[in-house]
Amino acid sequence: MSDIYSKYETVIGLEVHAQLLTDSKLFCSDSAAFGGAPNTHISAISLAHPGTLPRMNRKAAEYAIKLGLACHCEIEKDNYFARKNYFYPDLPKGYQVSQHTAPICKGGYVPVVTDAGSRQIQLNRIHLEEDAGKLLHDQDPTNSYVDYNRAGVPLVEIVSEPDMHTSDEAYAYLTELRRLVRYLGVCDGNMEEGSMRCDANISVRIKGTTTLGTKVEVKNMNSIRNVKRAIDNEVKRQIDLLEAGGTLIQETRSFEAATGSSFSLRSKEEANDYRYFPEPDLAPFHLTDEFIAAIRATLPALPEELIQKYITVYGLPEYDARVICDDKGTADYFESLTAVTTQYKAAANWMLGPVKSWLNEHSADISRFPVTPAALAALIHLTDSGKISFSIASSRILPEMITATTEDPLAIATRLNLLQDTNADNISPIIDEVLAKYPDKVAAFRGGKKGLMSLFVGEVMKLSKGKADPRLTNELLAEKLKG
Ligand SMILES: Nc1ncnc2c1ncn2[C@@H]1O[C@H](COP(=O)(O)OP(=O)(O)OP(=O)(O)O)[C@@H](O)[C@H]1O
Ligand SMILES: [Mg+2]
Ligand SMILES: [Mg+2]
Repeated sequence: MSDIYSKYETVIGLEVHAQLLTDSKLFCSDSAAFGGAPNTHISAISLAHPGTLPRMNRKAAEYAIKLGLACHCEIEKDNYFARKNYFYPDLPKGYQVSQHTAPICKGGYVPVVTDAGSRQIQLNRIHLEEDAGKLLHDQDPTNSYVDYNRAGVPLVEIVSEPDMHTSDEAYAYLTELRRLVRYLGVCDGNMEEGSMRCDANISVRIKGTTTLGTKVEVKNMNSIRNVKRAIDNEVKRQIDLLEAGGTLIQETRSFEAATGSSFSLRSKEEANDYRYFPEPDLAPFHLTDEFIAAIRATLPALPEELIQKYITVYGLPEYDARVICDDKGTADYFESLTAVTTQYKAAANWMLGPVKSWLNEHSADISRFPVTPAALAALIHLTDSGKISFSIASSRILPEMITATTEDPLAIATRLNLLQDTNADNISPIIDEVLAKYPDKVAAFRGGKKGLMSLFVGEVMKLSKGKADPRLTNELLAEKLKG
């Protein structure tokens, strides 16, 4: 980066909208499911026809609290909703029911890990609100259509403090947030389908100064990678403009994935005055300590806690622990696996090696892996006892277990005649054959090149088709090479 860019510090605050995985909408029993034929998940309440009354979805509040507790927020006990008034055709009511001054979760943080180290990104709040409908502009050359299925689907808006300073941090923050909502089961975290959406607020300031610069809000990124691209592009645009003597205006811009750049949607002067006021049709709701404690009791182990456990209690390398905890399914599988084997490192090797390869090959997630944790543990024990080698276990036995899921690994190894040979009378002639094949290497070994041992072992393995017991092979080889 040339000097002009390194003079500046980037400041980023993210607003993330996450659709909650409730069956019904936030204020009525219409289905909250994604998709469906247009305007089939609607009723007079979704559309706010006169005389209808909204009713609060308790599950949505539970989910918001779950996320808040996982993010170390303070939970607001006295909650009420507010109307955010604006006119747009995707909004059937002419207002959005949201929480304005009293968000259900306050403060808190999300842990992130980047190449620069570990940090806690501070949150401002998490509040509940309802989603708007969807405008469809691509169905007809002259008309736009509106689908209200999404109108009223519960959302949480997770608002960070302006606490991130690189696009890498923003990337790590979104990745962690997505992992958290998936661990908690409160949102599917799918940015491509729009069930998790992110607006990025970006400003720059001269390094060492503390006042915030003018912020620009960038919208319409449909992946975490595109949020990072949008930030990189916007930071450059702002610095270039300032360096050319220009002045930034507070505005909202739209990101274009095809070019990686953005265009202005509206400036602050055109910003809406939302005329917030308390929603008169919904009673304020009070949360008791018992209710919050009961939700806390349902929290699963969170990824960072599991990672720490795997490193400190199981002695795994951090890399292994992180890969295993990338998604909850894999972590759950590993939890079940380590409940039946204490061979933690071997278990991790199996997860990162053969299991992951199978999942990649089949573009599947772990829920489709046909071998149960108990069966995999049996295979690990069989390998550990020296009855079969890891290479035989992964290349021959595991595929059998995948297709014939009920046969136990020892039975498969016996049936296929793959049990490791621990009989010196069988291994000895193979060793003699190998040593006879490499007289020069034998001489070199005896002359001090001890590293050649692995070559001899490898050759014995090859000739025995992987069945020679490695410990015995090493012993016999050492004996014969003494000369
Ligand atoms: N100068 C700044 N530079 C970067 N980010 C900022 C700056 N000032 C505020 N932010 C961030 O902008 C975001 C503002 O979000 P918030 O939801 O509070 O307001 P909003 O965008 O006006 O509301 P909404 O879009 O929901 O109607 C926060 O994430 C905050 O941290
Ligand atoms: Mg906002
Ligand atoms: Mg905003």
